[in-house]
Amino acid sequence: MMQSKLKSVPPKPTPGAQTGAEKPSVNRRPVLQVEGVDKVYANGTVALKGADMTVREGEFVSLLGPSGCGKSTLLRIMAGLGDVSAGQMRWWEQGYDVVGDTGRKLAFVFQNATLMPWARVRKNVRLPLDLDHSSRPDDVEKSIDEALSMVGLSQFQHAFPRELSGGMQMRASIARALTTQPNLLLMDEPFGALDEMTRNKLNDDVLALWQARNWTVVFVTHSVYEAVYLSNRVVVMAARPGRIVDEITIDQPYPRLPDFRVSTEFAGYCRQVSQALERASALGEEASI
Ligand SMILES: Nc1ncnc2c1ncn2[C@@H]1O[C@H](COP(=O)(O)OP(=O)(O)OP(=O)(O)O)[C@@H](O)[C@H]1O
Repeated sequence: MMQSKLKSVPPKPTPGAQTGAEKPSVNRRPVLQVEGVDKVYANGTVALKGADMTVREGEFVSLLGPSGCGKSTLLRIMAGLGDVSAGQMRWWEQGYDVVGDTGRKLAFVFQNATLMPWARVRKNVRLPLDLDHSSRPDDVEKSIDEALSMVGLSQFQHAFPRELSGGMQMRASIARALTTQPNLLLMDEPFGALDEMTRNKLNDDVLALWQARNWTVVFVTHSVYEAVYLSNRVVVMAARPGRIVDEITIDQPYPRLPDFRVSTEFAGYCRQVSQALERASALGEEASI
């Protein structure tokens, strides 16, 4: 397997940029507003009940909870990929149909890299732009070059997915999301299938990109450690019905370098989030008795 890494991005944001690292989040503009959202699937499963949350510009928010508590359902609704059964979802304080007109963009990174196996990395990465048709050919090539460079895959652009390690396939998947130059990045457990070392490295790289690009990120994970390491806030969900039951602010400065993982502050937040997760899991089990 070939090895590579995301391009090293200076952790300092550009002058004037407001990132989750710097500005109290309450002062920032809402990017996502989930207001009393229920989601009932056609088979009667109540995947979400009364979900309420706001994600503000530049925040890094994780969704954490036991299997089946509706994390992916909520993320898909945030992506405009599914209707709500009740309540409403707003993007940049507007309806989904208006978002395109404002020039703001969201991108979704799935749990699996979902690359086309018969296509080389470059062709996989250009897929959103080919589907979009609105960019000029020169701009398309420039966006692809930039995205590949950002994730450190420029020299592997002519490789097929099977020639890449799992971590590199996820990098290609992230590059594909970046070609549209999103303001909002929705990531559904992107590193769950990777070994711990690769996951830690990708966590660092995504954080560096987040700070440098001034993204807003919502990140689904099963890992308490990953959630604490990455996030400004961890939103904890319970199952049956899927709902938001807790929220923990990780009040630690960025950049969060690997030393943070072995600090007492990190251990304290992990304990706090683990306890919240245990309470949430117990709520789901009570409901199923
Ligand atoms: N298309 C669907 N049709 C019917 N039920 C569904 C559908 N998608 C999800 N569900 C159900 O909705 C509930 C929430 O599922 P969801 O995948 O959102 O949870 P999750 O927290 O992301 O789970 P996991 O952590 O295991 O990925 C589960 O009971 C699941 O079985």
